[in-house]
Formats: sequence, structure tokens, C-alpha cells
Amino acid sequence: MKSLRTRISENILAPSQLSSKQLLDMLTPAGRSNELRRHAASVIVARVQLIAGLFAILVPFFAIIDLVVFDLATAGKLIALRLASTAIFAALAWPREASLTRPYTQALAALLVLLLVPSLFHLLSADMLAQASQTNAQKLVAQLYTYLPTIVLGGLAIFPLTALEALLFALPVIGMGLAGLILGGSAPDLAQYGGTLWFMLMMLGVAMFSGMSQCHYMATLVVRAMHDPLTGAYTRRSGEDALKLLFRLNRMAGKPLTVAFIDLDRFKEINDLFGHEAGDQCLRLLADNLRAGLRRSDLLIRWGGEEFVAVLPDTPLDKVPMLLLRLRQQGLGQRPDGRQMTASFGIACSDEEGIAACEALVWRADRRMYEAKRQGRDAVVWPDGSCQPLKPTDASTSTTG
Ligand SMILES: Nc1nc2c(ncn2[C@@H]2O[C@H](COP(=O)(O)OP(=O)(O)OP(=O)(O)O)[C@@H](O)[C@H]2O)c(=O)[nH]1
Repeated sequence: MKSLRTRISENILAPSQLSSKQLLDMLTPAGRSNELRRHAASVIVARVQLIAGLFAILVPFFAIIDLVVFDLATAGKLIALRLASTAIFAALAWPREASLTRPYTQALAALLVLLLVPSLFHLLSADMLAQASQTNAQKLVAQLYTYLPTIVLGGLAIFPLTALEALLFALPVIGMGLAGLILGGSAPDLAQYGGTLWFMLMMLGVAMFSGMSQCHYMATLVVRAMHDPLTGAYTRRSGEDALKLLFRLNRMAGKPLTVAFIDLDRFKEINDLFGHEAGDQCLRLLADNLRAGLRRSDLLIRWGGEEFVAVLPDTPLDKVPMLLLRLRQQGLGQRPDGRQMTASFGIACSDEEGIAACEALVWRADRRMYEAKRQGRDAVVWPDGSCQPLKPTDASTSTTG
């Protein structure tokens, strides 16, 4: 069983081992991180816009077939439906700014509209087409219209949806497909309904498999692109993007956002005395310990070599001492010589006078971190300029500074 799972994950889904968490992430979107949601939202919106744009151009052209095949009254009604569909497709294709707070919900809503338009077209035209179809050509075109919901289900395959999402999107489409058959006057026989339902379920299966595979592949790439491979912290680039977003969101909500600029003390000494590999190990340990002290909603960014930035959304200055206390209690990790690692901290808060952008926030925190270095390291410098030592009072955990 395990080797079958490994084979599927390595050869079909993506070239990586599949953990239980990753498997769950392909089945339901519940555990998805915000960064993954944002990325999935941008992929879904881009594809919805592309397909909707194509449909907005192609759908009116097929009016020619309606005019050639059907009588004028039927063709007129079909063309009216086409024009309404075209207007919706054009609106979906229109470029618009992604929602800052709920980009994923916005993307799923656009996708739902895209899927429902052809299915509704089928539903609304079914009765009319059944009555107007006398000749073979008319019956053929009417039959092609009944395939619309099935084609929509196949189209789901190009979106990075989890299995649950694909299923939920498919249910109304399948429902409308079957309702169209009833309205079209098909006798409720097993051959007609069973065959159509079977075909739809096959399409749904393909769409689910393709969506899950895309989800997994996307998650693998996003995690690799956004996180520093040594420490697992956000890279400078992805961290700056996330910080900008959080800064805007907190500003809009009138909440303070605090950043802590953290620089490991005397790190060069570790590299010089114990080698680069030991230095790397210390950086890993430091990042693990910093993360352990932060909340789930906080971000840890590797700003440069041994410099990190902790981003604390919705955090006023008076909450920062609690974080520092937690870090002090658990420690930042041991150096290869057995002594405790120490770091210098600079704190800045978006509430401060003259902070219009997050760049200014980080710059101030950076300056304060240098001031902490200047004042002897293993210390924190606050926005009011005061410098507080971080040293534990216990002499057994003495510092390097
Ligand atoms: N092992 C390792 N070393 C790194 C990495 N990135 C940067 N460094 C090293 O980090 C060291 C930083 O040295 P300095 O800027 O002098 O800082 P420091 O020795 O910590 O001194 P203070 O900051 O003043 O306490 C340099 O020797 C870099 O080569 C890395 O990814 N791995």
C-alpha cells in the first residue's frame, strides 16, 4: 500500500514524496496556508479570465449556426441567451484588482459564475430545443447543447482545486445537466440518464485528479520558492511581499504591526572557529527557536546572512516584552562551544510617528538593532531609544557579548 502511494506521488502527482499532510491538502483546502491560497487564487483568476475572454469572443459567433439550423423565433431566443452569456463572460474577463482580504473567495466566486453560465444556458434552452428539433440537423445541434454541462465538468480540470472543491463545484453542474434532460423531454430511462450521468462522473474524476495534482505541484513549488532552504524562514523577497500585504491589511483595520530586527551576535566567530557547517547548524537552530517563540500568525523572514526580521501583525509595543520573555526562557540555541547564542534586537511599530510604509518600519528596526550592537549586544533597543539587556539573570547561561 505504502509503495503504491509512493509510486503515485512520485510518478504521477509530482516528483516528491507525499506526506499525510500533503495528501490532506489535496483533498480539502482547510489547512492551506494564506500564501498558498493567494497563489491558488491568482492562478484561478488568471485562468477564469482567459477562458471567459475566449468565450466572450466565440459564443456570439455560434449564433450563425442557430440562424442556419433553427427557425427564426427559436434562433432569436438562443441568440438572446448567447448575448446574455457573452455579457457575463466579458464581465468575468475584465481585469480587476484582487481583493486584499479574501482573494481566494473572490477567485472561487468568479469560477462558479464561469461554470454556471453554460450549464444555465443548457437548462434554459432544453425545453425550447426539444420542441424546435424536427430535422436531423436540428436534433444534432440540440444534442450538442446537452453536452454543455459535461464539457464544463471537463473544463474544471484546468483549475488547481482540491478534491472537495471540485466535487462541490460539480454538483450544481451535474444537477443542471440532469434537469436539462428532464426539461428536454427525455424519457427517464436508464440508458439515457445512466449514460449521461456516467459520462459526467468520468469527467468529474478526471477533473478531480488533475486538480489535486496541480494543487500538490503548486504547493511544492510555492514552498520551495518562498522559503529559505537552510532555515525554512521566508526568503527576503517573499517576506517583503508578505510584509507589505500585512502592513496594508493592518493599516486598513487600524491595527498596529510591529517588526523586530534580529541579528545573531558574533556569528563570524562561529564560522571561523568551527567551520561553515557548524555556522549553518546554528542558523537553523536560531530560526527554529525564533519560530517556536512566535505565534502562528507571525512571520519570520531571513533578511540576510545572520539577520532575521520577525513580523508581528496586530501587535502593539506593549505585547513585545512577552515575546522577548518567551525567547529568553527557551533560549536561542547553543553555540558549538556550549555557550548560549545571543542576538541584538531592534523594535519598530507602525504606530510610530512618520511611518508611512513598511520600508520605513524595517529601516528603523534595523537602525535600532545596530544601536543594540553598539551598546554591547544581547540587548533590545525600543522606539523611545532605550536599550534593555536581554541577558538571563541566571549566570549559568552567560552570554558571549
Ligand atoms: N555559515 C554561514 N555563515 C554565513 C551565512 N550567511 C552569512 N554568513 C556569515 O555571517 C558572518 C557575519 O559576520 P558579521 O557581519 O561580522 O557579524 P557577526 O560576526 O555576527 O558580528 P556582530 O553582528 O557584530 O555581532 C560572515 O562571516 C558571513 O560569512 C550562511 O548562510 N551560513
